[in-house]
Amino acid sequence: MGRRKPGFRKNATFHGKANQNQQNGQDGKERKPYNDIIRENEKFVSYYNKQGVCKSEEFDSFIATHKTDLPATFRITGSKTVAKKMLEIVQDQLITSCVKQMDESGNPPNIFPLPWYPNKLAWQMELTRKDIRRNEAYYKLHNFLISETENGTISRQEAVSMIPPLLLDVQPHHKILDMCAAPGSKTAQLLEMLHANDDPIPSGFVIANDVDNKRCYMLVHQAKRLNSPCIVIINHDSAVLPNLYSTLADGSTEQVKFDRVLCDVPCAGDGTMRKNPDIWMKWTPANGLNQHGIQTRILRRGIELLEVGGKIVYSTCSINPIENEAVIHRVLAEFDGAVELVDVTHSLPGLKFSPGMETWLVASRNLEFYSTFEEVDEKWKTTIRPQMFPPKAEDREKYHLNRCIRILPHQQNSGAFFVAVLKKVKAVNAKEDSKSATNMECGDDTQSKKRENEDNLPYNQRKKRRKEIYREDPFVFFNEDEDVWNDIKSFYKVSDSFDSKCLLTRCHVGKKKNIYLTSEAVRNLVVTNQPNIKFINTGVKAFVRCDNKHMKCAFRIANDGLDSIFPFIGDDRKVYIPKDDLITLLLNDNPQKSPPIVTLSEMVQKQVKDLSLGSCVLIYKEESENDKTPLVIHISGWRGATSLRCYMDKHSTVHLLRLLGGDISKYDVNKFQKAREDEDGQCEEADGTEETERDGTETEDVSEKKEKSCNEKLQQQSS
Ligand SMILES: C[S@@+](CC[C@H](N)C(=O)[O-])C[C@H]1O[C@@H](n2cnc3c(N)ncnc32)[C@H](O)[C@@H]1O
Repeated sequence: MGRRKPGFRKNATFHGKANQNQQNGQDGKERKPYNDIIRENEKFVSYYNKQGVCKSEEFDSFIATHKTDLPATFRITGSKTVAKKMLEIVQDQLITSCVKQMDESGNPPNIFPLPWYPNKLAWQMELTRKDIRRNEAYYKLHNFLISETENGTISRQEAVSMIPPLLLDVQPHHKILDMCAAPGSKTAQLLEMLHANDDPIPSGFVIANDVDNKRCYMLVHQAKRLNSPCIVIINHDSAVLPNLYSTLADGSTEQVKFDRVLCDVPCAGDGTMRKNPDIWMKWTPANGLNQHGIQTRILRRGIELLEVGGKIVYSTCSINPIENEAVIHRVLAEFDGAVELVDVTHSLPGLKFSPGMETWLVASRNLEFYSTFEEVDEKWKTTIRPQMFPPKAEDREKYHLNRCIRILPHQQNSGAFFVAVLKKVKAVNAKEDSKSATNMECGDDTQSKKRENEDNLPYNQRKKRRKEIYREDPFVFFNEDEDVWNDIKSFYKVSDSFDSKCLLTRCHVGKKKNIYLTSEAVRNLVVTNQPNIKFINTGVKAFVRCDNKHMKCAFRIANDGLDSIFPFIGDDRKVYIPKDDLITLLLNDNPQKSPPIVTLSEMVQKQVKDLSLGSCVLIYKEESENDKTPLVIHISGWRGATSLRCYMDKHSTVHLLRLLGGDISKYDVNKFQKAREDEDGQCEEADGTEETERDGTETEDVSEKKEKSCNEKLQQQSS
């Protein structure tokens, strides 16, 4: 029986629940149900008509598509071999079962790979999220999307939002900064690219930042699904992001400059109206004007933090040139040849888009259009700034603004999006550095202002203020002689090449609960910058306290960090397991009745015969055909006195059973049928997402609890 979500009325139907969520926003204010929103806004239509965002003969189609709901899309993630296997499952099982389902009711939906996404790893459906959620015919598809998303093997990401990371050309050794990262779908993509070579601990890292503390915990949740020791989550206003330093071998420090920066800035979001129809009701030209200042400051800071030769991607989900080309033009002019627009118009074959605009108008809130600042009415001069105007005709060639990419909804049935790639070709001088970190301009930048005011406070008050808003558990890395390490090292025969100083806990005193692993580069960053940077989270869970009196070590291996530590674990605690046995273990969901060893294959019995009680690693290796890289799965297992079992949360269990071709029917619940069968019509969620390990020994840090509660809210919003 699944958990009932808070606020879920006993007799509510699924439909009722959705309406309730939409009517009451996070702020508790009443919201219009999306169905009741009239998708009209005269100002919007005349503004973009006048701006000439597309050819005049396309304009009606642009507006008409923009008024419809967005089709659902997803991306297959994970290591190369798992992604390949998942692709087979999507092609061979998911599509067939879904299409078959619809054949019965007469209308099979089209499901197809996005032509511009490499290796068919991104898919679009002729269905909206709501269609999938509310239609019984799609319950299997919905269950698939929910459990594989939770497991981290697919990402339900909007198609256009997949573009910026693709254009960043990330390599596993890159130092990457994601300046405005929450909720983190692009961060996840960057991390996957960092791990593209299936290297257990790549040398590069991703720093994911967001100004909103609560949204940082959405990032924690995202990161957790990807199990990377190379991610750091921080909480700053990126327009004034402090410099970060790393410590060199001689003990000196140097400033970290990034190879890649993603600058996916806050924006008016009128490109997302298909997904967020409430924007129709509140759109005015002022929304874009208000964002221009903070967008420029964030991009400027990103360029400063970029290594010479490095690339920065600037993106928005806005159609407005004031938030797009105007920002790009402004920084190109300011940096005076130190950054250039990269021509990426041929980078994603199959993607339909319009080139960046080279000229535009600036409009006041009441739709008075101006082509130069000199024409602007005095009363608008605080919101309309000279830098918002396009380059003069004679300068256009210099900036190549047509190298930017604008995606409009009617071009390939997507959301609208803007993306530009900049390369830093020269160092920028220190004067510009300090200017941008302190310069305040017009615009809706309350966070920057708050932060600046804070920085002007006397030191003691500033410290007190920071303490009030920043309450994270400390990041305590292991010393050379960490008390618990000897036991762990000798129990798991950990190789001497493993650097235990990359392990950390989140408490200074008391019993260590969870032990996390970071890469060396991440450790260096956290240790060097801990006094100045608001670190929210880092590290992947490697060991968990289990205090079982029969085990000679107080910590068992956690699944999350297993792939990272696997190469360092000695052979003694590794058990190779054939497919049928693994399926038997996965199908057992009662830790009190784990499969007896005598019922497993002889191969397994032999291996565990002399294995002492406790945590072990189960290894499944697919028999490989035609030189294909075989699928290899590592699972945290437990050798009991007479039984063997694996630690696995529900979604990962379903995922693995799917990969192995096992029977998932007991998890593939038809929530509609279940609701009907329920005597009082009460419908409990069948797809509970809580990650409890099956023996109940899981322990949580405070930060994990925060993440969980934030994630529940996130799920309620997006469900
Ligand atoms: C467009 S969303 C980012 C979406 C994200 N990149 C993704 O793909 O999931 C913009 C984010 O910027 C954050 N933000 C707004 N102002 C910021 C600032 N000054 N510094 C850092 N983050 C900021 C918001 O909290 C929001 O999470």
